[in-house]
Amino acid sequence: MMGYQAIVKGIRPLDEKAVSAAKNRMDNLIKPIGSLGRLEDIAIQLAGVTGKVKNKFEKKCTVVMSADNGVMDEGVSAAPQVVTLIQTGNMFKGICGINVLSRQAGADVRIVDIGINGEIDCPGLIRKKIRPGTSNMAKGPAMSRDEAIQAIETGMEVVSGLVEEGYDLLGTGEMGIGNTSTSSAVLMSLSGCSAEVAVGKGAGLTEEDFTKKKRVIETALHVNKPDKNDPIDVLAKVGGFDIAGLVGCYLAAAFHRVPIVVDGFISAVAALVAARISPLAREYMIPSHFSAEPGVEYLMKEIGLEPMLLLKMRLGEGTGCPLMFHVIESAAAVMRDMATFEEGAIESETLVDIRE
Ligand SMILES: O=C(O)c1ccc[n+]([C@@H]2O[C@H](COP(=O)([O-])O)[C@@H](O)[C@H]2O)c1
Ligand SMILES: Cc1cc2nc[nH]c2cc1C
Repeated sequence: MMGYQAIVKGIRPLDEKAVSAAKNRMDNLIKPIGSLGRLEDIAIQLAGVTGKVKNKFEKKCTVVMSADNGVMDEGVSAAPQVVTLIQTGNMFKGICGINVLSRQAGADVRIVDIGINGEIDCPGLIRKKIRPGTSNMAKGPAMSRDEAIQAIETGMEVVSGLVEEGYDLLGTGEMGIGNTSTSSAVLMSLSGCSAEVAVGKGAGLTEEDFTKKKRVIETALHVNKPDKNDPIDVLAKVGGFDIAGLVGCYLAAAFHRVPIVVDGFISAVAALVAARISPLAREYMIPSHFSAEPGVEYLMKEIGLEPMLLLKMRLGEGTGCPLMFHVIESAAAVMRDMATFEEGAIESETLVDIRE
């Protein structure tokens, strides 16, 4: 298994030759230039990721990192901690949002126990528990630096295994009650933004508990003083095993040159950490929906990604990914199957005006 350093050092930029060939083909397809909007950008990005102008994705999968968060001791979520365990079990029954939307997209789901507080016996569960939940970040570091690296390497190992199995389009998801608190703490540490900008109601909170949640997160930052220039320090002190695992997924996907879709707030915080570790990793990420968690707007700007689907979703689990798989496959089909003016039946002189 390749370690953290080898994967981070092995990430290369997009294939510029494939990008420029893809741009050229896109501008020659029988349509006004730019008229397919962001489908065009996706198709061109895919070329840069895979090194091929024409892409077809045969095996798609969303990785769900499940873990518990010690900060739940502070009462930061409306849901009890045991929902992480129960809902992870439900994913094996095929009844959750991520299962239904993945079936609809012809995609698979892989679930990783990277730190659930409890045991479930489900065949197919990837058992990589680092510890049954992090420590309470309001009292001290959520995890050690070694544990943070171990969690990142777990994500790397899972993605490397999926690539070996032939998966060519990936998504990131999570299940972890309390993880909007850790996500906001990581965002505030890395960007310097305030709790007013970064903190939302997560799975749902009363106004009173919402005010308390913001104070708890500010306390966690005050107690731990994470170093904003050291993303692993931030992850270890105020992150979660789920976020760290997803960081590893993004880095390994970039290393293996496989496109990887970003889901909602938590998944996007992991994307920010991965981009801080390796700015090149960002080029391999495809945003999906605009989560209803308020901090996501600032967060996405910070990463430099613009979500495409405005659906007011805030479920997590990776649910934006299978939705985005449909769009990505459509973008790839446009590049593959639309005719160019040279190939098509339309005389190029007839359309010369609208192409300019
Ligand atoms: O992905 C999102 O944007 C998102 C926004 C709000 C909540 N969630 C999900 O809800 C859980 C975290 O909410 P909370 O309030 O317990 O921090 C966790 O399991 C996430 O998958 C997810
Ligand atoms: C029921 C439920 C399902 C979830 N899926 C992701 N986060 C969740 C939180 C709750 C409460």
